[in-house]
Amino acid sequence: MPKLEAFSSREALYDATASILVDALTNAVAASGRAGFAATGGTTPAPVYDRLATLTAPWDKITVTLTDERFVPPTDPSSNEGLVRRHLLVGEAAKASFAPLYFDGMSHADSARAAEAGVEAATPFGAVLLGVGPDGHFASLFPGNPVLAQGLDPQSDRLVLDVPPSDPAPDIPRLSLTFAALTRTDLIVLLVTGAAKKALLEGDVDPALPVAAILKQDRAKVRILWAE
Ligand SMILES: O=C1O[C@H](COP(=O)(O)O)[C@@H](O)[C@H](O)[C@H]1O
Repeated sequence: MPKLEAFSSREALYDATASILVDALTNAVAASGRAGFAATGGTTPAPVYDRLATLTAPWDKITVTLTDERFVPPTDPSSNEGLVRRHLLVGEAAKASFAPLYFDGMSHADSARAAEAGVEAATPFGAVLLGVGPDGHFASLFPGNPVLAQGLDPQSDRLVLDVPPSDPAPDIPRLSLTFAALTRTDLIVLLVTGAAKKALLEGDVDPALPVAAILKQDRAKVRILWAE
């Protein structure tokens, strides 16, 4: 199991995360001529994206996509695409390509299917940035959800799933990269803050939590970066 790396402040955590990501993406471009970056959504990563956007990187050779998305247009305040467009794809980083998960005018299922080509083209990812929910979900793979088993199947040929609402979460339809897609990388960074998430990820992690699949796999190195 990866050890949690603790930072003395959130500012230090955000600085270190941006630096680790830009190094991984730059090295991937040097090795392969291009790199994909799967970016998480939620409430935690915006300050990391603000920092990343100011760092020197071969942005024109990088394709950014999302670990998951609400099935809403980018203008919706809860859209992860909107978050990434406002905080990461600005300045020099606006030269990066973007592969969306949400497609306007398509059904939920068709949007997931349509997203697969862009995600496929962005793999293998130079880096994947994941968050973790208090219920142990990562991306939009939630405990008790009807598509959880399919999403966690290491042999799945699906890269993107349409995730239905379930009780207690998510409350609206989502789109999520699968475990099979998210582990097409050498580096997964888990960005976490607060005591509750620390407790979730330290020691004997409950194997029933979706995030346990990420912690126990051996396809990609995992770094857990944390601050209070
Ligand atoms: O719903 C989501 O939640 C997780 C965790 O987000 P946070 O708000 O606790 O930082 C996130 O990783 C995921 O991308 C997002 O859609």
